[in-house]
Amino acid sequence: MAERRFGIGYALAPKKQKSFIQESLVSLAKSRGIDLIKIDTERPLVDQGPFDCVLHKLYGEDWKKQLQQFQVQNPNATIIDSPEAIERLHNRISMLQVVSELKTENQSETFGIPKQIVIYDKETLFDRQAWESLKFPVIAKPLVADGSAKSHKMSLIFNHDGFNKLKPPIVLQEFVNHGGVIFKVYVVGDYVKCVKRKSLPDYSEEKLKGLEGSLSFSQVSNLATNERINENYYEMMHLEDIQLPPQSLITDIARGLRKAMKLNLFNFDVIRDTRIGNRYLVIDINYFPGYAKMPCYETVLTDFFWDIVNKTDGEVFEGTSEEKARSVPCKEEGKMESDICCNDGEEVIEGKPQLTNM
Ligand SMILES: Nc1ncnc2c1ncn2[C@@H]1O[C@H](COP(=O)(O)OP(=O)(O)OP(=O)(O)O)[C@@H](O)[C@H]1O
Ligand SMILES: O=P(O)(O)O[C@H]1[C@H](OP(=O)(O)O)[C@@H](OP(=O)(O)O)[C@@H](O)[C@@H](O)[C@@H]1OP(=O)(O)O
Ligand SMILES: [Mg+2]
Ligand SMILES: [Mg+2]
Repeated sequence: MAERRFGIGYALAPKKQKSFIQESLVSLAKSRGIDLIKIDTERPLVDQGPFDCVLHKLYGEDWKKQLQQFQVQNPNATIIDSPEAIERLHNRISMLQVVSELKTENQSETFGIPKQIVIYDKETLFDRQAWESLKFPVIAKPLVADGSAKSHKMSLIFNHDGFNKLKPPIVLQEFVNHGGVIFKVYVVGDYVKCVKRKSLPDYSEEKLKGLEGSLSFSQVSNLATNERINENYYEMMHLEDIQLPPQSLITDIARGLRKAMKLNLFNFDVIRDTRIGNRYLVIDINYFPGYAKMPCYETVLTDFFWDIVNKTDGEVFEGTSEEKARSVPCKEEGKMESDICCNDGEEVIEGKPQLTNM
């Protein structure tokens, strides 16, 4: 009998398609009976297929309707992930609200989110009462996180003069000193991987005194090596010497988030508060992040696809309480690597932050 093959349709923006749909992923999936098929976004989704699964990161009401129609006509197909569930991540307040609602049994460390407020208009921005509970410096982030370049444009604000150029709606979030390193936690179904990336430097009280207004920056951890500031700071920092957060804490948060958000493909950024040491803060959650930067992404994603099309995990979207830790061969690191591997996470990108005066 001929081998049963499965089709996974993908609908991704050109940039995402280029980074994610690599030949190495396509061929590994193919060898396991899974064909990755590009969805033509110029044509109705319902006219395409058959697909056992649709993988997507597109925005807009029309796309949402198309997915709904497709699901009605193909009730056995799986849509990764539900557009309604993804939408929570398009707003930086609802995005982090879910973290505040999480409960874990971990005793020795605590986690949460930085203190933040949302400002919808200019009047409120200049109303001292609105933000006086926040301590400088603060980061101003666009409220909307819709994948546009604009939604990644942030400012570090050192005093109230720095508010002048801000354009609400924005979230004002306290900047927390964290030793210049962030932990990016990639989630793919029940798989969790934590890696280190360079982040913004700490600000001492002393340093703050000499600063005026604000500094703007964008996509700190994605910058190329030739984009850099404060050379000494980054030359002095050795990511390999920095300890990862405890694996149990990271997996608890990852699984809690997955279950609460009903999402399978996301990552979240975590910082360690240097004042407290065992306090961790989640500062950002992204849908369908840059998985190709994650070690062994082909194997991890192919395993995930296989589980979905074979429906090995009845609760693949909502998470299970007893998720299994499997082992996958990791070609990049030339060794077997545990699926739930947070202790050996390492820097995978040589990004260096760039700050520009506003
Ligand atoms: N509250 C905070 N305290 C300290 N540093 C922060 C804080 N919030 C953000 N940062 C720094 O700013 C960077 C960008 O912030 P954030 O991750 O929210 O933006 P983003 O554009 O959504 O990023 P991504 O590219 O991961 O989607 C973080 O990676 C971190 O270096
Ligand atoms: O490719 P996309 O446009 O989806 O960009 C995403 C980017 O992945 P990339 O590395 O493939 O650029 C992600 O990087 P990592 O967190 O993994 O470092 C992260 O910055 C997301 O926030 C971006 O999604 P957006 O917020 O813009 O929707
Ligand atoms: Mg981020
Ligand atoms: Mg983000």
